[in-house]
Amino acid sequence: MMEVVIVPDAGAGGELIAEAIAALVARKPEALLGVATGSTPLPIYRALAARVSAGTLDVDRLRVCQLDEYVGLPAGHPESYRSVIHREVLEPLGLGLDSFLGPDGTSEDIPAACAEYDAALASAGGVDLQILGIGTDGHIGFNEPCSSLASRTRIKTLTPQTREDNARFFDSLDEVPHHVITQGIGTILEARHLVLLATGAGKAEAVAATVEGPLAALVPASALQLHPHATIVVDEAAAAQLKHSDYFRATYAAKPAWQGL
Ligand SMILES: N[C@@H]1[C@@H](O)[C@H](O)[C@@H](COP(=O)(O)O)O[C@@H]1O
Repeated sequence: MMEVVIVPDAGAGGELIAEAIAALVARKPEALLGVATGSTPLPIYRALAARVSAGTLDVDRLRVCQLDEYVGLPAGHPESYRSVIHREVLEPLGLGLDSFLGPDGTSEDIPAACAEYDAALASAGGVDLQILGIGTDGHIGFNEPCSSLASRTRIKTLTPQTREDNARFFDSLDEVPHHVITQGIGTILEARHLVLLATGAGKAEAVAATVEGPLAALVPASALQLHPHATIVVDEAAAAQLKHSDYFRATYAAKPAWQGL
């Protein structure tokens, strides 16, 4: 089922998801962890890094893979998602590029790079746990509204809203690429466990549409309704428009601890 967990704040969400990743690594040290970029998942990466520094988590065999990427940024651009993941995830966890899988956004042949990435994920054994954020318009990865719910990794064009949302990472709006490579919704749904973190009032509408709205390509994150093991972790502000929040709180409060997320 789609489980909704309401946490007091972003830090608590980060700790909870880090705990689930630690439990995964304990039972499968060579797990493949799918990571998302953006501001929201940073508390997860900080919580993981703190465990590694404290010596309570060993991620030496963990593998990390990328959800999406800009097309056309020069190799090594600090805002390419490959660079961001290197900076925010791999380095703090003490992992090298040999632990990393991602599509090549600088390729001359983008369709081939997309197909190669889908094949690489499959031959790596598939994603064990995929961290997701959500766009204000309900996108996951860079699957913008009206993306096919069966889509594979492919090139997409960003909406003006997403380019504006992401302009804060660039010197100006003009520098935000128009095109991206993203795991398709069908690709994302193949991960064994999907964990979406959403924080802040700006995500409340998208979260309500994802959890309580109809399954619809217009709200790509609503595809999580199709997944047998999807967890939505939200802070109070992002949960504000959920009609069934009392039920979600009661269900989680009564959950046996051994089940984890
Ligand atoms: N491609 C990323 C998404 O993977 C991310 O979920 C979204 C939300 O970002 P933030 O968490 O910064 O709000 O931004 C980008 O569009």
